[in-house]
Amino acid sequence: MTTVPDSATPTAAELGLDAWRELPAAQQPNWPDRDALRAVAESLAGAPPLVVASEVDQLRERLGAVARGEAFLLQGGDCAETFTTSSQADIAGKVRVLLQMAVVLTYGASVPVVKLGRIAGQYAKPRSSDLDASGLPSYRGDMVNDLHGERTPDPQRILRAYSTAASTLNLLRAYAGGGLAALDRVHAWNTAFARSTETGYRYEKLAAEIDRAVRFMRACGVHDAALEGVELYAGHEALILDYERALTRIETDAAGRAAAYDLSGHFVWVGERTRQMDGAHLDFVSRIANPIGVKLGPTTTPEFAAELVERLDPHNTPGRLTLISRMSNSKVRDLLPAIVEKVSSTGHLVVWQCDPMHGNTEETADGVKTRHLDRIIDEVDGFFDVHAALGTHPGGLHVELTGDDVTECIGGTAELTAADLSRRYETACDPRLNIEQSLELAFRVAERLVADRRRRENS
Ligand SMILES: O=C[C@H](O)[C@H](O)COP(=O)(O)O
Ligand SMILES: C=C(OP(=O)(O)O)C(=O)O
Repeated sequence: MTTVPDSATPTAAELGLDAWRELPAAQQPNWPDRDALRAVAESLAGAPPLVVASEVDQLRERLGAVARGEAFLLQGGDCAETFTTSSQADIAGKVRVLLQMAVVLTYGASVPVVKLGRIAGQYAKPRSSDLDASGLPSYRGDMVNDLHGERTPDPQRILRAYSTAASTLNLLRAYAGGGLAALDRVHAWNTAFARSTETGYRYEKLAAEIDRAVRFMRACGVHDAALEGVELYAGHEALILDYERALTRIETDAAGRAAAYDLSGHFVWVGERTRQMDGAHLDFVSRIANPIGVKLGPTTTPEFAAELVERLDPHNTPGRLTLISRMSNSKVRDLLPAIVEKVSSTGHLVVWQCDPMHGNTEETADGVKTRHLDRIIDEVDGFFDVHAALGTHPGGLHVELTGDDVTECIGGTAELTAADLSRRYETACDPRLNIEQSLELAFRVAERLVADRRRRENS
């Protein structure tokens, strides 16, 4: 139970919640008006948090099961959420595709799935360059500047990010708790577009089996809450530290321990471009009680990963830390084994999650960013190969996707090519999987989970 802090509760200063301010912070916007930024942060600090500490603790427990190999983590959503694409239809579309993928994994591989959106906070983006191709300051996410307009960072946008996150979470909770997420709606999650595709048809067959099973259970008098709704959590990259800090609260957990919680979301992660050991981002997340993630790209050394684990998970709490590898399909089999071995030798139990998107971005001859589904699937396969060889648990998947029929990634059963990209290329930053590609990936992962389990049982 979360209680209001009493006089024995440590202060923010004692918890070092502002220590990051003295450290180098990569990828922070160059806010022209620091007073306006301070005023925004103060107003957020007095506003209600977006989630509550008990939910955060519950997610940490669920991720503990993933770390122990008892469950699988599915994380997905937009590359960059925008204010204009946060409508009811957009949110419902993302929730539906996540639920579809989760059902494919749960039913196909008989594994409990922890469902986590890249949602209700994914409004800030790290960029490779300060300027874009046209020489303008780069778009850094709707929390910072405007993709189609003013590129000067405006702190008022942080307030709009907060209110968009609040309305997104409101709908998410409503969908998760009833109606849309009930298991007898499995057919309804499949849109008309998806139904017309080869993978959507495969999903329909699976949905029909689930439907029969659910009707059978109901006829037997089973009325379990798990049939009526789902637990759906929200996460985003903790990039703009002024936002994250302003939504951090000191709370007391069920055991009576006081701790700082970043209540902008249930789960936050530190990205590949901001994971400097002596930098502001790792310092900040080291001081909050949320389950946290860190992206690990191909420059990660095993020593760095081991140091990270000791620093971010000092009490060896399964579920506290998720290591998200994003190596590229060509490097994952070479680079990941030494990292997994070194981390395992520390005795800490982390969640190993594969982000097969960010190492596999390529440009077409016309300079359009895309990703090929074959490379995405191959990185996931490589991730499973590494964990199968080492006897560790391939804990999860982290993908950029949308509930729409976009044409941003190429490949898949629809055999999208570079020529198809202009048809419906809508992302504000990186290319996302469309519904059919997302489902195809889920079926592949379910098959792989089953195959690996059989191999283990027979060995
Ligand atoms: O989503 C991740 C990053 O923000 C993105 O890959 C950076 O893209 P850029 O290289 O175009 O800046
Ligand atoms: C920027 C991202 O990824 P990475 O830090 O791995 O590049 C992201 O996930 O949005």
